[in-house]
Amino acid sequence: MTPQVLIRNVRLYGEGEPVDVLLGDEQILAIGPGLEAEADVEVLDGTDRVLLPGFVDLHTHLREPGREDTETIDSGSAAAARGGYTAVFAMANTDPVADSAVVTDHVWRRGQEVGLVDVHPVGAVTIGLAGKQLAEMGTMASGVGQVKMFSDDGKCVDDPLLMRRALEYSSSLGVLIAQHAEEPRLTVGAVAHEGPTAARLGLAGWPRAAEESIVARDALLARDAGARVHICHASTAGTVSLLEWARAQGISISAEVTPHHLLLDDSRLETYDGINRVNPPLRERSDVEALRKGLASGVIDCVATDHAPHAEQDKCCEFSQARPGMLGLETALSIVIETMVRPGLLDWRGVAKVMSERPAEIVGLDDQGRPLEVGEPANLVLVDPHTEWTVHGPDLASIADNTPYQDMTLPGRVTATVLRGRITARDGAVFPRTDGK
Ligand SMILES: NC(=O)N[C@@H](CC(=O)O)C(=O)O
Ligand SMILES: [Zn+2]
Ligand SMILES: [Zn+2]
Repeated sequence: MTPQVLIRNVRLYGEGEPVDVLLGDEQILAIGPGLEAEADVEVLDGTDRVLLPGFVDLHTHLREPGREDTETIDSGSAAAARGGYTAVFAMANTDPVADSAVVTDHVWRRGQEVGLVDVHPVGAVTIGLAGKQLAEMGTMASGVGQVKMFSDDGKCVDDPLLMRRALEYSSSLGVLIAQHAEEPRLTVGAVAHEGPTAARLGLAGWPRAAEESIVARDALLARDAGARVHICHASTAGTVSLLEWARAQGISISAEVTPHHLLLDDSRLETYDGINRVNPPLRERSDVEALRKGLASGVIDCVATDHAPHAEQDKCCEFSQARPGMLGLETALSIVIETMVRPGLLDWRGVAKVMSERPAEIVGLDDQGRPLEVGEPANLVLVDPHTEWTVHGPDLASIADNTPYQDMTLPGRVTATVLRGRITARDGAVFPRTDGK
């Protein structure tokens, strides 16, 4: 039996008077002042801390199977727990690709063995991410891994007919299609945002239209199929406008933004450091501002990390040769505080919404992103909003070190993460399952 956990003197959503929160039987057992607990209870001091529902990441790359030299389900789960996550969705662009239940079931089972976070497998939309033939979505959805989201992320499902069919199937299966919106004919050789900076630096440009044309197209396909579509890593002001337009038409479309697109812009590319290479590319300040506003107003539904570990030899090379992608799980909360909470664009309720409630809703997880109420599942994160920390890549739990925030001092940190009543991370230490289940 998991021992009870008592969180003392904590403010729920950072609001109201501090209370005690007692956890047991995987649930919230009681909320109130001066609670009593069993003798072997684990106590977490919640003084000056904020209690939120555990974070849900709709977009994580864990590299298992295939590139275990950069991340494994084990190491990625540790990064997730330390970042305050209680559920993550592991993208399908592994090797082999997660286009069959053999792979998706493995990812789910391995995540449960580690026990630090629920690792939900994302299934590929097309076989081998090749964009030619639909994968067997139904088999993956009904397997042990119960795949709820499908994506060819890393690649766009660019064939409109195939995308249309995928959307049609997805609505009958009740699953989510997440699109990496990139018209590949517009990004041949592209490594940086197409604009004055790339022109000056002599880097091949990735136009905003490469993303926006697919967002517009998929909104129309979703409309006609009566299906819903989710847009991965929205990166431009135009995407925000298109989302607003599509919503106004009653189209079922949702979207995420990454922490790095909320903070960084293409002025970072001056150094030609491959650490800043990412898909979609870092855009201009005006895009960053539009993404922040879009997230604050709800036009963009949620934050997703696009945590993308890469080996040093694949990052520390010529800019155009560097693999695209950045670590994100352990720094996401701090970047959201820096870009959204500090400027007054979101309060803690808003953080709960964009990092937990909306992502759980979008993908249909009924045990995550729940209200902090008695009887609800004890999937929680305790946040210290007052501290600051300096990011040091090698200290992160990921095997790879490719954080773009190296040496930056960031606000706020996770004190503890709780998954079904069990503490998975506390003050930077993680506690994998030891019960051998
Ligand atoms: N974001 C990235 O730059 N890279 C991702 C793929 C992706 O999300 O498109 C990766 O798998 O490394
Ligand atoms: Zn992508
Ligand atoms: Zn991705």
